[in-house]
Amino acid sequence: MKILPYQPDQSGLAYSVGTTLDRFIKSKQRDFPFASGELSQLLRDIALASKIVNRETNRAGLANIGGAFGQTNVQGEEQQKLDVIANIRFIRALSKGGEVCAIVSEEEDAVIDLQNKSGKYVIAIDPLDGSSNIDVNISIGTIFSIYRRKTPIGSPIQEEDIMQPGTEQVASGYVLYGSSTMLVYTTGFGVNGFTYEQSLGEFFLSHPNIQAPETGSIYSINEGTQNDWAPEIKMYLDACKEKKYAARYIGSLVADFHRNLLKGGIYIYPATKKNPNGKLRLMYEANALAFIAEQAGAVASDGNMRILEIQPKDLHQRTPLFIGSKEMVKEALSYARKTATSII
Ligand SMILES: O=P(O)(O)OC[C@H]1O[C@](O)(COP(=O)(O)O)[C@@H](O)[C@@H]1O
Ligand SMILES: [Mg+2]
Ligand SMILES: [Mg+2]
Repeated sequence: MKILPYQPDQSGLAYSVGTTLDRFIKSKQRDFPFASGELSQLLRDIALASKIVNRETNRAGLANIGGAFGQTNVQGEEQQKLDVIANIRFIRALSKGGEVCAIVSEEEDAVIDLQNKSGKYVIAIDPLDGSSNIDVNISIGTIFSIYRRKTPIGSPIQEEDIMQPGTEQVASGYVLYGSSTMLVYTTGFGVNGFTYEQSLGEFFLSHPNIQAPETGSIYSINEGTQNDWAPEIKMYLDACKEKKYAARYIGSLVADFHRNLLKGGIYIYPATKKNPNGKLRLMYEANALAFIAEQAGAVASDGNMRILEIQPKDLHQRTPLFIGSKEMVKEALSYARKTATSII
Protein backbone atom coordinates (compact mmCIF):
# COMPACT_ATOMS: atom_id res chain seq x y z
CA MET A 1 0.00 0.00 0.00
CA LYS A 2 1.54 3.28 -1.17
CA ILE A 3 1.33 6.32 1.17
CA LEU A 4 2.49 9.68 -0.08
CA PRO A 5 2.78 13.02 1.81
CA TYR A 6 0.21 15.57 0.52
CA GLN A 7 1.66 17.92 -2.11
CA PRO A 8 -0.41 21.06 -2.64
CA ASP A 9 -1.47 21.33 -6.31
CA GLN A 10 0.97 23.28 -8.44
CA SER A 11 -1.01 23.11 -11.71
CA GLY A 12 -2.81 26.37 -11.02
CA LEU A 13 -5.95 24.85 -12.50
CA ALA A 14 -8.00 25.30 -9.34
CA TYR A 15 -7.27 28.65 -7.72
CA SER A 16 -7.52 28.71 -3.94
CA VAL A 17 -10.81 30.23 -2.79
CA GLY A 18 -9.07 31.59 0.28
CA THR A 19 -9.70 31.35 4.01
CA THR A 20 -13.28 31.09 5.12
CA LEU A 21 -14.43 33.01 8.20
CA ASP A 22 -15.04 29.70 9.92
CA ARG A 23 -11.50 28.45 9.30
CA PHE A 24 -10.08 31.81 10.33
CA ILE A 25 -12.04 31.78 13.61
CA LYS A 26 -10.85 28.19 14.25
CA SER A 27 -7.22 29.10 13.52
CA LYS A 28 -7.43 32.09 15.90
CA GLN A 29 -9.06 29.96 18.58
CA ARG A 30 -5.99 27.71 18.49
CA ASP A 31 -3.97 30.75 19.63
CA PHE A 32 -5.91 30.67 22.92
CA PRO A 33 -5.53 27.21 24.49
CA PHE A 34 -8.10 28.06 27.16
CA ALA A 35 -10.65 29.36 24.64
CA SER A 36 -13.84 27.33 24.95
CA GLY A 37 -15.23 28.19 21.52
CA GLU A 38 -18.27 30.16 22.72
CA LEU A 39 -17.06 33.47 21.29
CA SER A 40 -16.23 31.67 18.04
CA GLN A 41 -19.76 30.28 17.91
CA LEU A 42 -21.20 33.73 18.65
CA LEU A 43 -19.24 35.21 15.73
CA ARG A 44 -20.62 32.44 13.53
CA ASP A 45 -24.17 33.24 14.68
CA ILE A 46 -23.63 36.89 13.74
CA ALA A 47 -22.27 35.84 10.35
CA LEU A 48 -25.33 33.65 9.75
CA ALA A 49 -27.78 36.43 10.62
CA SER A 50 -25.88 38.89 8.44
CA LYS A 51 -26.16 36.52 5.46
CA ILE A 52 -29.93 36.50 5.89
CA VAL A 53 -30.11 40.27 6.33
CA ASN A 54 -27.87 40.62 3.27
CA ARG A 55 -30.41 38.63 1.27
CA GLU A 56 -33.24 40.85 2.54
CA THR A 57 -31.37 44.10 1.76
CA ASN A 58 -30.53 42.87 -1.72
CA ARG A 59 -34.18 42.35 -2.54
CA ALA A 60 -35.70 45.10 -0.41
CA GLY A 61 -37.16 46.77 -3.50
CA LEU A 62 -38.74 43.54 -4.79
CA ALA A 63 -40.16 41.93 -1.73
CA ASN A 64 -42.17 44.81 -0.29
CA ILE A 65 -39.74 45.07 2.61
CA GLY A 66 -38.66 48.61 1.76
CA GLY A 67 -40.26 51.64 3.38
CA ALA A 68 -41.50 52.57 6.81
CA PHE A 69 -42.83 50.05 9.31
CA GLY A 70 -45.26 52.57 10.75
CA GLN A 71 -43.87 52.63 14.29
CA THR A 72 -41.23 54.74 16.06
CA ASN A 73 -38.46 53.31 18.21
CA VAL A 74 -37.24 54.47 21.61
CA GLN A 75 -35.18 57.19 19.87
CA GLY A 76 -38.39 58.62 18.45
CA GLU A 77 -37.19 57.65 14.97
CA GLU A 78 -39.57 56.14 12.46
CA GLN A 79 -38.59 52.48 12.08
CA GLN A 80 -38.03 51.16 8.57
CA LYS A 81 -39.31 47.66 7.82
CA LEU A 82 -35.71 46.53 7.36
CA ASP A 83 -34.78 47.92 10.79
CA VAL A 84 -37.42 45.63 12.27
CA ILE A 85 -36.54 42.64 10.06
CA ALA A 86 -32.83 42.93 10.87
CA ASN A 87 -33.64 43.25 14.57
CA ILE A 88 -35.76 40.09 14.48
CA ARG A 89 -33.14 38.16 12.47
CA PHE A 90 -30.19 39.01 14.73
CA ILE A 91 -32.11 38.46 17.98
CA ARG A 92 -33.39 35.11 16.73
CA ALA A 93 -29.95 33.93 15.58
CA LEU A 94 -28.33 35.03 18.86
CA SER A 95 -31.03 33.43 20.95
CA LYS A 96 -30.83 30.13 19.00
CA GLY A 97 -27.01 30.22 19.06
CA GLY A 98 -27.05 29.87 22.84
CA GLU A 99 -23.99 31.96 23.71
CA VAL A 100 -25.75 35.21 24.62
CA CYS A 101 -27.66 36.00 27.82
CA ALA A 102 -28.75 39.58 27.10
CA ILE A 103 -29.14 41.92 24.13
CA VAL A 104 -29.20 45.71 23.89
CA SER A 105 -30.65 46.78 20.54
CA GLU A 106 -31.26 50.18 18.95
CA GLU A 107 -34.75 48.93 18.10
CA GLU A 108 -35.63 47.77 21.63
CA ASP A 109 -36.47 50.10 24.51
CA ALA A 110 -35.27 47.67 27.18
CA VAL A 111 -32.54 45.05 27.58
CA ILE A 112 -33.70 41.71 26.21
CA ASP A 113 -33.06 38.93 28.71
CA LEU A 114 -32.72 35.72 26.66
CA GLN A 115 -33.16 33.72 29.89
CA ASN A 116 -30.30 31.58 28.77
CA LYS A 117 -28.83 29.87 31.83
CA SER A 118 -25.56 29.11 30.05
CA GLY A 119 -25.10 32.37 28.09
CA LYS A 120 -21.81 34.09 28.90
CA TYR A 121 -22.03 37.06 26.58
CA VAL A 122 -23.92 40.35 26.36
CA ILE A 123 -24.30 41.95 22.95
CA ALA A 124 -25.18 45.52 21.98
CA ILE A 125 -26.36 45.84 18.38
CA ASP A 126 -27.47 48.34 15.78
CA PRO A 127 -29.27 45.82 13.55
CA LEU A 128 -29.54 48.17 10.59
CA ASP A 129 -27.32 51.24 10.37
CA GLY A 130 -27.96 53.96 7.82
CA SER A 131 -31.73 53.44 7.77
CA SER A 132 -32.30 56.63 5.79
CA ASN A 133 -30.43 55.01 2.90
CA ILE A 134 -32.37 51.71 2.76
CA ASP A 135 -34.87 52.70 0.07
CA VAL A 136 -32.37 54.47 -2.14
CA ASN A 137 -30.00 51.54 -2.59
CA ILE A 138 -27.04 53.10 -0.76
CA SER A 139 -24.71 51.09 1.49
CA ILE A 140 -26.10 50.25 4.93
CA GLY A 141 -24.75 48.11 7.77
CA THR A 142 -25.01 46.32 11.09
CA ILE A 143 -22.85 47.22 14.12
CA PHE A 144 -22.19 44.98 17.15
CA SER A 145 -20.32 45.04 20.48
CA ILE A 146 -19.70 41.91 22.56
CA TYR A 147 -19.04 41.83 26.32
CA ARG A 148 -18.62 39.01 28.85
CA ARG A 149 -21.23 39.23 31.59
CA LYS A 150 -19.86 40.29 34.99
CA THR A 151 -22.23 38.36 37.25
CA PRO A 152 -22.23 34.53 37.52
CA ILE A 153 -23.57 32.65 34.48
CA GLY A 154 -27.16 31.64 35.02
CA SER A 155 -27.84 34.34 37.63
CA PRO A 156 -30.31 37.18 36.93
CA ILE A 157 -28.99 39.85 34.53
CA GLN A 158 -27.72 42.88 36.48
CA GLU A 159 -26.98 46.48 35.49
CA GLU A 160 -23.23 45.77 35.79
CA ASP A 161 -23.52 43.13 33.06
CA ILE A 162 -24.92 45.72 30.64
CA MET A 163 -23.50 49.13 31.54
CA GLN A 164 -19.89 48.32 30.68
CA PRO A 165 -17.45 50.84 29.15
CA GLY A 166 -16.10 50.08 25.68
CA THR A 167 -12.76 49.06 27.14
CA GLU A 168 -14.52 45.88 28.40
CA GLN A 169 -15.49 44.71 24.88
CA VAL A 170 -14.17 41.23 24.06
CA ALA A 171 -15.05 41.70 20.41
CA SER A 172 -16.79 44.15 18.10
CA GLY A 173 -17.46 44.60 14.43
CA TYR A 174 -19.73 45.60 11.64
CA VAL A 175 -21.29 44.23 8.49
CA LEU A 176 -21.37 46.47 5.44
CA TYR A 177 -24.11 45.71 2.89
CA GLY A 178 -22.62 47.59 -0.05
CA SER A 179 -21.43 46.84 -3.57
CA SER A 180 -20.04 43.78 -1.85
CA THR A 181 -20.98 42.57 1.61
CA MET A 182 -18.23 42.57 4.18
CA LEU A 183 -17.86 41.53 7.82
CA VAL A 184 -15.09 43.34 9.70
CA TYR A 185 -14.32 42.48 13.32
CA THR A 186 -11.76 42.47 16.11
CA THR A 187 -11.32 40.37 19.23
CA GLY A 188 -8.62 42.71 20.47
CA PHE A 189 -5.88 41.16 18.33
CA GLY A 190 -6.04 43.22 15.17
CA VAL A 191 -8.82 43.86 12.66
CA ASN A 192 -9.72 41.51 9.81
CA GLY A 193 -12.21 41.91 6.98
CA PHE A 194 -14.12 39.20 5.16
CA THR A 195 -16.00 39.49 1.88
CA TYR A 196 -19.18 37.51 1.26
CA GLU A 197 -19.05 35.16 -1.73
CA GLN A 198 -22.78 34.91 -2.43
CA SER A 199 -22.56 31.88 -4.72
CA LEU A 200 -20.77 29.84 -2.05
CA GLY A 201 -22.62 31.40 0.90
CA GLU A 202 -19.31 31.97 2.65
CA PHE A 203 -17.32 34.91 4.00
CA PHE A 204 -13.68 34.79 2.84
CA LEU A 205 -10.72 36.65 4.34
CA SER A 206 -10.14 39.59 1.97
CA HIS A 207 -8.66 42.30 4.22
CA PRO A 208 -6.22 40.71 6.69
CA ASN A 209 -4.82 42.81 9.51
CA ILE A 210 -6.33 46.17 8.50
CA GLN A 211 -4.12 49.14 9.39
CA ALA A 212 -5.66 52.62 9.18
CA PRO A 213 -3.44 55.24 7.51
CA GLU A 214 -2.07 57.69 10.11
CA THR A 215 -3.54 60.56 8.10
CA GLY A 216 -5.68 61.17 5.04
CA SER A 217 -7.50 63.81 3.00
CA ILE A 218 -11.16 62.84 3.40
CA TYR A 219 -13.60 64.40 5.87
CA SER A 220 -17.10 63.08 6.56
CA ILE A 221 -19.63 65.29 8.32
CA ASN A 222 -23.22 66.33 7.58
CA GLU A 223 -22.53 69.92 6.51
CA GLY A 224 -26.24 70.57 6.58
CA THR A 225 -25.95 70.97 10.36
CA GLN A 226 -23.10 73.49 10.23
CA ASN A 227 -25.19 76.34 11.62
CA ASP A 228 -25.40 74.29 14.79
CA TRP A 229 -21.68 73.56 15.09
CA ALA A 230 -19.35 74.89 17.79
CA PRO A 231 -16.77 77.37 16.41
CA GLU A 232 -13.92 74.83 16.68
CA ILE A 233 -15.70 72.44 14.33
CA LYS A 234 -16.16 75.19 11.76
CA MET A 235 -12.50 76.16 12.12
CA TYR A 236 -11.34 72.58 11.59
CA LEU A 237 -13.58 72.11 8.54
CA ASP A 238 -12.33 75.41 7.08
CA ALA A 239 -8.78 74.11 7.52
CA CYS A 240 -9.76 70.87 5.73
CA LYS A 241 -11.19 72.89 2.83
CA GLU A 242 -8.11 75.08 2.83
CA LYS A 243 -6.07 71.92 2.30
CA LYS A 244 -8.47 70.82 -0.47
CA TYR A 245 -9.48 67.65 1.38
CA ALA A 246 -12.36 65.73 -0.24
CA ALA A 247 -15.80 65.88 1.40
CA ARG A 248 -17.37 62.41 1.46
CA TYR A 249 -20.59 61.77 3.43
CA ILE A 250 -22.80 58.75 2.69
CA GLY A 251 -25.04 59.18 5.70
CA SER A 252 -24.50 55.55 6.76
CA LEU A 253 -22.01 55.54 9.65
CA VAL A 254 -20.70 52.05 8.82
CA ALA A 255 -20.00 52.96 5.19
CA ASP A 256 -18.38 56.33 5.99
CA PHE A 257 -16.28 54.72 8.73
CA HIS A 258 -15.21 51.80 6.51
CA ARG A 259 -14.05 54.05 3.68
CA ASN A 260 -12.04 56.25 6.02
CA LEU A 261 -10.57 53.23 7.81
CA LEU A 262 -9.13 51.91 4.55
CA LYS A 263 -8.27 55.18 2.79
CA GLY A 264 -7.50 57.52 5.71
CA GLY A 265 -9.99 60.14 6.79
CA ILE A 266 -12.08 61.52 9.62
CA TYR A 267 -15.78 61.13 10.43
CA ILE A 268 -17.30 63.72 12.76
CA TYR A 269 -20.80 63.79 14.20
CA PRO A 270 -20.53 66.68 16.65
CA ALA A 271 -22.89 67.93 19.30
CA THR A 272 -25.45 70.18 17.62
CA LYS A 273 -28.31 72.32 18.92
CA LYS A 274 -30.73 69.55 17.74
CA ASN A 275 -28.53 66.83 19.27
CA PRO A 276 -26.60 68.44 22.17
CA ASN A 277 -24.98 65.05 22.89
CA GLY A 278 -24.44 64.24 19.23
CA LYS A 279 -26.65 61.81 17.31
CA LEU A 280 -24.82 58.51 17.47
CA ARG A 281 -25.38 55.98 20.24
CA LEU A 282 -22.51 55.02 22.54
CA MET A 283 -23.38 51.39 23.25
CA TYR A 284 -24.17 50.04 19.77
CA GLU A 285 -22.52 52.46 17.35
CA ALA A 286 -19.58 54.41 18.83
CA ASN A 287 -18.07 51.76 21.13
CA ALA A 288 -17.89 49.04 18.47
CA LEU A 289 -16.29 51.29 15.86
CA ALA A 290 -13.94 52.84 18.44
CA PHE A 291 -12.60 49.36 19.33
CA ILE A 292 -12.07 48.58 15.63
CA ALA A 293 -10.47 51.99 15.05
CA GLU A 294 -8.00 51.63 17.91
CA GLN A 295 -7.14 48.06 16.91
CA ALA A 296 -6.32 49.36 13.41
CA GLY A 297 -4.18 52.22 14.70
CA ALA A 298 -6.84 54.95 14.39
CA VAL A 299 -8.56 56.85 17.22
CA ALA A 300 -12.05 57.67 18.50
CA SER A 301 -13.01 60.51 20.83
CA ASP A 302 -16.11 62.34 22.00
CA GLY A 303 -14.14 65.57 21.74
CA ASN A 304 -12.78 65.33 25.27
CA MET A 305 -12.03 61.67 26.03
CA ARG A 306 -11.55 58.22 24.46
CA ILE A 307 -14.96 56.86 23.48
CA LEU A 308 -13.95 53.49 25.02
CA GLU A 309 -13.50 55.05 28.48
CA ILE A 310 -16.98 56.57 28.67
CA GLN A 311 -19.00 54.90 31.44
CA PRO A 312 -22.49 54.26 30.00
CA LYS A 313 -25.41 55.56 32.07
CA ASP A 314 -28.26 54.98 29.66
CA LEU A 315 -28.87 52.18 27.13
CA HIS A 316 -29.51 54.59 24.28
CA GLN A 317 -27.26 57.47 25.34
CA ARG A 318 -25.74 59.49 22.54
CA THR A 319 -22.22 60.83 22.17
CA PRO A 320 -20.41 63.25 19.87
CA LEU A 321 -18.01 61.24 17.69
CA PHE A 322 -14.65 62.13 16.19
CA ILE A 323 -13.26 58.94 14.64
CA GLY A 324 -10.62 58.14 12.06
CA SER A 325 -6.95 58.62 11.22
CA LYS A 326 -4.83 59.47 14.24
CA GLU A 327 -3.29 62.71 12.92
CA MET A 328 -6.60 64.03 11.60
CA VAL A 329 -8.56 63.42 14.82
CA LYS A 330 -5.67 64.86 16.83
CA GLU A 331 -5.78 68.01 14.67
CA ALA A 332 -9.58 68.28 14.91
CA LEU A 333 -9.41 68.05 18.71
CA SER A 334 -6.62 70.62 18.86
CA TYR A 335 -9.08 73.24 17.55
CA ALA A 336 -11.26 72.71 20.59
CA ARG A 337 -8.25 73.50 22.75
CA LYS A 338 -7.34 76.53 20.55
CA THR A 339 -10.82 78.05 20.83
CA ALA A 340 -10.92 77.26 24.56
CA THR A 341 -7.67 79.21 25.16
CA SER A 342 -8.76 82.03 22.80
CA ILE A 343 -12.06 82.30 24.72
CA ILE A 344 -10.31 82.43 28.18
O1 LIG B 1 -28.82 62.22 8.62
P1 LIG B 1 -27.72 62.58 9.56
O2 LIG B 1 -28.13 63.52 10.66
O3 LIG B 1 -26.50 63.04 8.86
O4 LIG B 1 -27.32 61.23 10.32
C1 LIG B 1 -26.73 60.17 9.61
C2 LIG B 1 -26.25 59.20 10.63
O5 LIG B 1 -27.35 58.63 11.30
C3 LIG B 1 -27.33 57.20 11.18
O6 LIG B 1 -28.15 56.82 10.13
C4 LIG B 1 -27.83 56.66 12.50
O7 LIG B 1 -27.90 55.28 12.47
P2 LIG B 1 -29.26 54.45 12.28
O8 LIG B 1 -29.59 54.50 10.85
O9 LIG B 1 -28.86 53.13 12.77
O10 LIG B 1 -30.30 55.08 13.17
C5 LIG B 1 -25.88 56.88 10.86
O11 LIG B 1 -25.71 55.70 10.14
C6 LIG B 1 -25.47 58.06 10.00
O12 LIG B 1 -24.10 58.30 10.01
MG1 LIG C 1 -26.87 53.39 13.34
MG1 LIG D 1 -29.95 51.46 13.16
